[in-house]
Amino acid sequence: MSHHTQSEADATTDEPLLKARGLKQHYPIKEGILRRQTGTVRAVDGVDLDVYPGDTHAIVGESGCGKSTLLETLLGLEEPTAGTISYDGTSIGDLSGSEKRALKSQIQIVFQNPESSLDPRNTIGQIISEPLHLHTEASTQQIDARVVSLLDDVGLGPRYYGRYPHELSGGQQQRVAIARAISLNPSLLLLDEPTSALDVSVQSKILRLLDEIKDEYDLTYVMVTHDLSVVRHFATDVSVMYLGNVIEKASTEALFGDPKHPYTQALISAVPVPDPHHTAENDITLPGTVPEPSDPPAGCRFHPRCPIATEECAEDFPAFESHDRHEVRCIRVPEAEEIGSTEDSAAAGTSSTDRPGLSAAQYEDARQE
Ligand SMILES: Nc1ncnc2c1ncn2[C@@H]1O[C@H](COP(=O)(O)OP(=O)(O)OP(=O)(O)O)[C@@H](O)[C@H]1O
Repeated sequence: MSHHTQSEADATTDEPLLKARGLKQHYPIKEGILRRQTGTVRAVDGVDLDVYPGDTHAIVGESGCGKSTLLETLLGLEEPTAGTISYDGTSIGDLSGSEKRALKSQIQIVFQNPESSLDPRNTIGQIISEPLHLHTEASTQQIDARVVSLLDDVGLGPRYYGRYPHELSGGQQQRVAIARAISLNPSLLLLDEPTSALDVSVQSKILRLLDEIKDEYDLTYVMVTHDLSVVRHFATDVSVMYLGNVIEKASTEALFGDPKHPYTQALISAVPVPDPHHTAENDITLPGTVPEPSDPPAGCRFHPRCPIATEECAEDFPAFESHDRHEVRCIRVPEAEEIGSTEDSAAAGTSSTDRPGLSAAQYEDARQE
C-alpha cells in the first residue's frame, strides 16, 4: 500500500526524490565444499543519501568502495541487507508488487559498457522498443514512431533503426542505451560510469547529450564515477565513498573548493589540475591500499591511511557533522582547517571556469582548449 499522503505530496519541493537511510548491502563469503559462511563483504555499509529533483548527484570513490553495489541496490536489482530507500516520499519497502513494477519505469540505469548491455541479436529498434512493449499499451505503430523520435533525441537518425549493436561505435551504442533508458519517461536515471569505457573525445559528447536530455526529459541523475574531472564539470552534488560508506557530501562547488575530509583532499589532489600555481608540493600522497571490505578497520575506516589520524580515530566511526549543508564524517576536520594545509589546493579548485553544473558543451570546449 502506498503511504504517499496528501501532506507529503504538498511538501514535494523540499523532499528528496530519492532518499536512502542506513543502506547496507552485505555479501556472504562462502568457502569449502560445505560452502560454510566464513565472512561478510560489507560492500555498502550504512549509506545515507538525499537526491533532490533536478540534481546530478555524483558518487565518487576508488575502485571497490561499493559504488556499483550502491547503484544496483538503489535500482532495486538487489534487496538491501538493511536500511530503507524512499522514492518521492514513499518507502519502496512498503509498496505492493504492482506499485513496485510501476516504480521500475521511473528509475532506469545506463551501464558503463554499452556493448555488454545491448543484446547483440536484436536490432536497435527492437532494443529501444522493448521497454515500451513490456510496460505500455501502445500499438506497434505508436511504438515505432516513439523509437524514431527517441533515436532523434539521442542524436541518431532513423537509419539506425534496423542496425545491430556491433555495427555501431561505442559512443553510438551508449546513445542507444540512453534512448532505451529514457523510453518510458523516467524521472531518475542512474548512470554507472557512463563514459569511462569510451574514447575521451566521445566522452564529452555523451556528457553533452546527457546534459541536453536532462533538461528535455526533466531528469534527475545519480552518477557513479571515479573520474573527478567529470564530476567537477557535470555534477551539482557529490557524495564521496570510502569502504562502503559515504564520508563526505556537499555541493560540487563546496566539495572541490573546500574539501574537508582528508580522504577527499587526497582524491582531489590526485587529479591533474591545469593551474600554473599548482605544484607537486600541494599533492597529498596516500600510504597503503584500501583495506578489504570483508575486514574493515575499527573506528574511522580511513584512519590507517590518514595523514592526520590520532588514536581517537581508531575508536568510533564518526557521525556526520554538518558545516552549512557540507557534511563530513571526520573528528579531525576542525583542527585540520586550523592547520590551513588545504587552503592552497582549495583556492586552486575554484577558478571561475570550474563551476559545478557547467554544461557539457562548455566542458567539451574546456577540454579541447
Ligand atoms: N555479488 C557479490 N558478492 C560478493 N562480493 C561482491 C559482490 N558484488 C560486489 N562485491 C564486492 O563488494 C565490494 C564493492 O564492489 P563494487 O563493485 O560495488 O565497488 P565499486 O566501487 O563499484 O568498484 P568498481 O569501480 O571497481 O566497480 C568489492 O570488494 C567487491 O568485490
